[in-house]
Amino acid sequence: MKYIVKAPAKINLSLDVLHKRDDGYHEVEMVMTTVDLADRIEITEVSKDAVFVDVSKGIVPSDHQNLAYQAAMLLKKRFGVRKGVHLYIHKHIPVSAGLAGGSTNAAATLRGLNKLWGLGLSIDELAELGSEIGSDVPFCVYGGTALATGRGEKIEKLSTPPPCWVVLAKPPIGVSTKEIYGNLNLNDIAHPNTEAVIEAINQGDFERICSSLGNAMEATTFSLYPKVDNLKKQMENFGADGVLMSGSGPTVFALAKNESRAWRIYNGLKGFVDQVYAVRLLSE
Ligand SMILES: C[C@@](CO)(OP(=O)(O)O)[C@H](O)COP(=O)(O)OP(=O)(O)OC[C@H]1O[C@@H](n2ccc(N)nc2=O)[C@H](O)[C@@H]1O
Ligand SMILES: Nc1ncnc2c1ncn2[C@@H]1O[C@H](COP(=O)(O)OP(=O)(O)O)[C@@H](O)[C@H]1O
Repeated sequence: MKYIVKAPAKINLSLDVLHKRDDGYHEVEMVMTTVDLADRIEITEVSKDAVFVDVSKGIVPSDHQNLAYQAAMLLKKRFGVRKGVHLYIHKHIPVSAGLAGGSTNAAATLRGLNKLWGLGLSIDELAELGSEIGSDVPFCVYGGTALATGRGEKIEKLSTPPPCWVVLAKPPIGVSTKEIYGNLNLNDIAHPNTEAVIEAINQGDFERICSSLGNAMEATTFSLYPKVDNLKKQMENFGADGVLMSGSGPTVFALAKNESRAWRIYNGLKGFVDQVYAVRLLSE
């Protein structure tokens, strides 16, 4: 038996960091949405009682560090599954990019194996399990558009934003999420207006979504990696309706209502960065 599951990337339309908690994590408030830039995971049953992972891109670990491997092992151990599986990850999402590539692989593996192994777990139960793997995994289990609070694992679904194009550009650097959280200056942080983003989504007001975009991590990533700041300025100059860094970076995304504008931004950026994608928001 073989399953193919789709694992889409996320972007943060708003990302606020409120304070550092006693457990070392930061309390956040984020509006997240999925985009149609996705990895594909081929899940194949094997006779040996073990989990095997292969990835189409060499830079991603294929051992116990792989979040999809961790997801499969979590299900096996928690539910006493004595079956084996091979996961082949076709990687399309840039790595260490602020797009939750690893988290979405873990989420897709949870969803896929729930079906393959007939575990009968609800989406809420899968999200709860996912929070043991990483803060962004629960959102990736649900997909769509949501408000994420706590350390990112508490999810409230939001309505679907108006359709638009998303042009993503990743400069040739990898940014560690831990490094950016660790370097935040919490006494001097530019808090975004998350409430305005949620209201704009509820009203289907694309212009207001664009004017309310905000990410409290931008200043820290920009000061450590000025290239990301330059990239954002370039994208603004190419005529995007709204531009923001996703997560801890370094990917910057531009929103564009119409297709011709999206391709104009895409073509302009292609001269400067290799990894550029023009995709749609995914409504689920
Ligand atoms: C910043 C965000 C925004 O969506 O995304 P990325 O830039 O990674 O895509 C997330 O908060 C990333 O979530 P995720 O990548 O799942 O983080 P985890 O694996 O849980 O944690 C990695 C490390 O980041 C720090 N961390 C993470 C989440 C959080 N709310 N506070 C933290 O301080 C901790 O130091 C932790 O050890
Ligand atoms: N399935 C996976 N896909 C991508 N990265 C993975 C995966 N499993 C583990 N990782 C590791 O997770 C780290 C963060 O990668 P990624 O999830 O792409 O970052 P981000 O959350 O910033 O988008 C990298 O060091 C990578 O090696």
